[in-house]
Parts: sequence; structure tokens; C-alpha cells
Amino acid sequence: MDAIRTHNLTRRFDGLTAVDRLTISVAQGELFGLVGSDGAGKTTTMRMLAGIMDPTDGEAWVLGRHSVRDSEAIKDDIGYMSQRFGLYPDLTVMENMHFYADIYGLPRRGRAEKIDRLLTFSNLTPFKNRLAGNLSGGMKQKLGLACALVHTPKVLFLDEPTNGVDPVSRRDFWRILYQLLKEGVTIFVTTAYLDEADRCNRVGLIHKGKLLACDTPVNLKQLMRGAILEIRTSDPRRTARLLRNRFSDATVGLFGDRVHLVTGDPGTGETAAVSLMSAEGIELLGIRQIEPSLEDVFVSVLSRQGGAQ
Ligand SMILES: Nc1ncnc2c1ncn2[C@@H]1O[C@H](COP(=O)(O)OP(=O)(O)OP(=O)(O)O)[C@@H](O)[C@H]1O
Repeated sequence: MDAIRTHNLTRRFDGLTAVDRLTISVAQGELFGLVGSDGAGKTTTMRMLAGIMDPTDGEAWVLGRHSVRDSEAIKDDIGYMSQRFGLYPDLTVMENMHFYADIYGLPRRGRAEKIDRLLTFSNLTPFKNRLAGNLSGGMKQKLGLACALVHTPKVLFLDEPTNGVDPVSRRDFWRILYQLLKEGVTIFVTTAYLDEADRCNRVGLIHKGKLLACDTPVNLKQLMRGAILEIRTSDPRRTARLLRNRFSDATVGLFGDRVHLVTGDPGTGETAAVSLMSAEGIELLGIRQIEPSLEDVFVSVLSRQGGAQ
């Protein structure tokens, strides 16, 4: 039995189709990432899977339970950490944990041990008497995770759990997720960070409610056609603009201070890019061929669909 299965799952809001005929399956014990930019439909998908929102069309099952007919039973099996997870800032770390233990109806017996274990697991024990409102962003997310785990769920839904968290805390958070995977928990995570998607067993790329591709990160990278040149210059924005004008067939992406140029012929691409920079008086700091990242795949798949932005 799959941990999660959807068939043509669809949710419309007035004129807008937020999730459009989504069909996916997630195996038990898998770490699945749903990846897309803001407004892609990730949260809506997760709400439907968690049995909080009904679909307009299509169906979903979590551990064989129907998301609408058995939504109450689903809640016993899942942990759900939403983007604005309800931590109480005026309660301490420990009090928040007890609050969620009450909500989930955790028996009094064994409760203290369970909470202690989760605090140790999430490295929060030294802060157990601190008010949640005084925790750092990364610690708040870890506390949110610990609260979502208090009833030992089999499937964990995490909606952009590391959004706005610093890179060190993000790594820490992912270490905890890997630990949970070892214990057999299925994890369904949404993220807008493509480097995080690389850490998943499988990834679904979603854009405007539609699933564009779904596979392992390695296989998704095979979707890339052509080689990638990474170009660093004194003016990355202008470089990207000029390259877009010059290479009508190529896909150009701007990633921070680096410009990626997809080209069928890296030798010719490099020569052309170098002479273009020189003609425009832009200083070339470096140019090299690199392995595609999931970002490149995303840009490439989007441009093929005519949906690049
Ligand atoms: N309750 C609602 N009523 C109307 N429109 C909604 C509602 N919830 C979501 N939407 C719209 O549906 C689309 C998908 O939203 P959703 O929150 O699922 O995207 P997302 O990928 O999770 O993005 P974000 O990371 O910004 O939350 C957006 O255009 C959003 O404005």
C-alpha cells in the first residue's frame, strides 16, 4: 500500500485552478518533495492530503484512507506542520509540547518520556524552559516539528518547513528529517528551495497547479537537453538579458550572481558568449561547463512548456 496516492486531484477557487489533476503516489518510507515557486499549489495540495480541505475533483488516499470520507482517521496517522504552525509564543517549549500532546490525546502515561525524547532528538532540551516567542527562527521550526511528531505519526506533512531559516539551521533540520526516515516515517515536504529538493528520494515539480515532472533528482537531471555553461561576469543581470537576446534557442537562467546558458554545443556557446561580453564591455570573471542542477531542470522544463517567467 502506498503512503500517499492521488488521482486527478483538483482544487479550484472561483476562476482559479490552484491544483490541476494531480496524480502522484508516494511509497511508505519515502521522502517526497513537492517543489514549486510561490502560488504553485503546494499548500493547497498538502491541505487536501491532510484532510483539511476537500478537493473540487479527483481523489486522494493516505495509507489507504480516503481524504474526504476518512479525514478524521487520517489525522490520527499524520503529523502536519503548516507554514504558520500554531506555536504559542507565551508558552515555553515544554508547555507547547504538552499543549500538542493534549490536542492529540496522548495518554498521560509515558508522555513525559516521549516529550523528553523529542526534545533531545530536536536538540531543544537546553531551551525547554524558554518561551517559544523568544526562540530563533530555526529553533521555532524544530519545535514545530517536535510538536507535529508528538503522537508518532506514520506520515509527516511539512509545508515549507525551512522557509526563511538560515542555512546552518536548515542543514540541522534536514539531519532530523533523515533520522525520521530511518525510523520508517514517510515524509512529504514542500519547498521552494531546489537545493533541498536534491535531498529528496523523489521530486514533483509543480507549476500553476500542474505537475510538470516527477522522478528522482538524478533522473530529473537527465531531462536536461544540452550542456550548461556557468558564466560569471561583472554584471550578471545584463549578461542574462544579452544572452537571452543572442541565443534565441538557448535557455538562460540567472541564479544569484551566476548565469546559466544551456547550449547544444558548449564550444561554440562559449566562444559566442565570450565575444558578446567583450563587445558589450562586460568583464568576464569565469566560464565553465557544469553539471545541471534541479534549478536548470526546472527552467528547462518550464521553458518547454512555454511557462517560463
Ligand atoms: N482559500 C483560497 N481562496 C482563494 N484562492 C486561494 C486560496 N488558497 C490558495 N489560493 C490560491 O491558489 C493558488 C495556489 O496557492 P498555494 O498556497 O497552494 O500555493 P503554494 O505553492 O503553496 O505557494 P506559497 O508558497 O506562496 O504558499 C494561489 O494562486 C493562491 O492565491
